[in-house]
Amino acid sequence: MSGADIREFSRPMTGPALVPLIDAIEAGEKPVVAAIEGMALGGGLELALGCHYRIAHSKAQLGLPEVTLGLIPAAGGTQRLPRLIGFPAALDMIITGRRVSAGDALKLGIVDQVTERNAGEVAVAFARSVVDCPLVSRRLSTWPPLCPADLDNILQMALARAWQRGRGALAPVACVQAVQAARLPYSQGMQQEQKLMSMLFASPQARALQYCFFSQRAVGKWSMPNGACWDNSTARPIRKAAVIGLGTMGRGIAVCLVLAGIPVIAMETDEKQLEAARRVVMALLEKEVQKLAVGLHLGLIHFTLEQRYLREVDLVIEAVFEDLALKKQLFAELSSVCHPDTLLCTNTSQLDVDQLATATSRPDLVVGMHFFAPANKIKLLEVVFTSRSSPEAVATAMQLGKWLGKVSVAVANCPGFVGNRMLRPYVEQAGFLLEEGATPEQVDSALEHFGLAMGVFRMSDLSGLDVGWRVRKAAGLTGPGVPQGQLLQTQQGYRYSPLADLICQKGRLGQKTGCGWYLYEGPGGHMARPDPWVHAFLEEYRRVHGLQPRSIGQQEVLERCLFALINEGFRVLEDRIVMDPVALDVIYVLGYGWPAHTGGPMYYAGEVGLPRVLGRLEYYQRVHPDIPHLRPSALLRQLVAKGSPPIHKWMWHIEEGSSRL
Ligand SMILES: CC/C=C\C=C\CC(=O)SCCNC(=O)CCNC(=O)[C@H](O)C(C)(C)COP(=O)(O)OP(=O)(O)OC[C@H]1O[C@@H](n2cnc3c(N)ncnc32)[C@H](O)[C@@H]1OP(=O)(O)O
Repeated sequence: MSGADIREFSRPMTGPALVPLIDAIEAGEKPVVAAIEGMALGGGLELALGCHYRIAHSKAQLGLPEVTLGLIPAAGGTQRLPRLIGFPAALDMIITGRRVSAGDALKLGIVDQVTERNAGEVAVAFARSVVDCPLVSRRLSTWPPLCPADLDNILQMALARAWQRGRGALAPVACVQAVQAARLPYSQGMQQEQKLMSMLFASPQARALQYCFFSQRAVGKWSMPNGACWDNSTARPIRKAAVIGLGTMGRGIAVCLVLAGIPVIAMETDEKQLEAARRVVMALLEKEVQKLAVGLHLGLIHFTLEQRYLREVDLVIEAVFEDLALKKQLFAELSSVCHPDTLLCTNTSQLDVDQLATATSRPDLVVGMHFFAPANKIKLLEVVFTSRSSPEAVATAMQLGKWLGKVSVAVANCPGFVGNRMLRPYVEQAGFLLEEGATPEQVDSALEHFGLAMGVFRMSDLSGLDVGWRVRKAAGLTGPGVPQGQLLQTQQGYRYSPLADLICQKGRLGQKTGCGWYLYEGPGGHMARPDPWVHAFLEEYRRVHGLQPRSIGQQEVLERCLFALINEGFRVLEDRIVMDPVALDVIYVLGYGWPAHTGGPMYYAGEVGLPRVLGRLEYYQRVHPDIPHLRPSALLRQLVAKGSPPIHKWMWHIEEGSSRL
């Protein structure tokens, strides 16, 4: 039982109320044994907690994921679970919404027995064995709360954790408040639970998080402009895969494949690099084995320098250096080395997948599989199809992503695909704001206050500033031979901030060099500290270019950065790079740390109001006519002219034939 029907939350609910039903079961005079197979989530687990005993199949999973939907467990879950397993463990499960295995549930004391057999049959036999036992001690609501001496401290720490992890989300904080009420008599605790639930139930955050839940499932029902889609295309089985290029991304991808039980050929061209990768990958895998307490066959991965092993694989993911010529050469070689049916995938984050496909003998079997760093942690995969990718190739990559535990989003090939394409105007605005008077920490603090996991400058430092520098050089925006030095620099006819290039020229490449936009403890450090050098550098830059710094408020930072990103999102839709705006929201929430409780950038735009987004973009465009990314997109204008329809109707307003494919 996966709990309440989430779709019902936005319409009038039918059926009996859950709380009195659970109370009645618990108060009953006959023993009731919950037999748990598969999932016992949300209301499902709350129902089980109202039973007198719980028997779970060893493969069952239990949890209270309401927090991920912007809610709290409000059918007594916040009152019964702490009574059963104590405050610390209950707080952890309720605030994170994480699922626990049957084995862990037994250790925690949530279930009374775990079985490998049919849980229903075992539960019936168990019920017979306890039929004469008094039930009075089995009713959790009557248990006194298990209050440890340091409960105040535990609750305070939980509250701090909820604020910090929630990044502005209300539900984790309400979870702590509801669990806190479990120290009161049950009926009073329940009143508090209901009060908090009523506050959350109709909240915009809950609506946004429930939208995220369905969006992450909706993108699995992908389609391409040629009519190929998830239910008319068949994925191929992947019995063995290869990863070529074992840098940071390649290593993470190899780990994902092994964890999913897929045998992997991990290939490098350099012995030293191969050995370094072997050490890191094996250490990561061993850590996962310990963490997940699973038996994993570490022999699933074979490290090699020899191409001949590639003959046996069904799919290759290349993750070599981001260099088009290098990748084209590799793809040409793969065409002759691999079996003619082998899918050739690239992990490029921005190079033209069409060009790579052209370099092979099988352009129909080439797709992008854009993983996000760290590849073994981030749940997002952009599957990039070209005009020649076969439905089977796309279906296989999408299916493989799901098998790896990712949410796969199908996107058409375009510069930067979706995520990085929308990121460009956002990063660009942040640079302009520095020129105009802001500091990196002011910009980051506004964005982090909004709920982003990391501000733009901290994120750039983490990814490495050289990544963007290389892209800008390849685009002819900077580098030797490109004229520099104009007042408020202009490149290719538009405003261009060279600040990031100048920082890179100083050897400040971010965390890896110990400094970038911030200062770190040393190379590889993570603690970002404001850097007086950067402040002095910015002041000098403004002085040289005659720029009068002004005070820039949080609202301007948010509007310029976020609305520029959203505006590009509308252009992505116009170009039909994706078939539905939900795809952009999923990509940003899962891949770029956008706060899920705002739904994602496009949903957020709808909540703010499209006329407001348009109005502010028009305003900033008037102030900065040399920044094309602030020019409102045609689709945004059109939607506003049509009365700002809801997000699921946006695509109806795009003219047929506007696809880039
Ligand atoms: C007074 C208040 C009383 C009671 C309140 C109770 C609160 C709750 O119970 S809130 C709900 C809590 N439950 C959850 O959050 C669970 C959500 N579901 C999941 O986590 C997963 O779906 C899963 C159950 C673990 C199964 O995962 P998987 O096998 O990967 O399949 P999916 O693609 O995720 O789902 C398949 C299909 O089912 C739809 N679905 C799943 N759960 C629900 C649900 N609780 N309500 C409505 N629909 C649900 C899901 O959307 C998929 O359908 P699509 O049509 O493909 O979207």
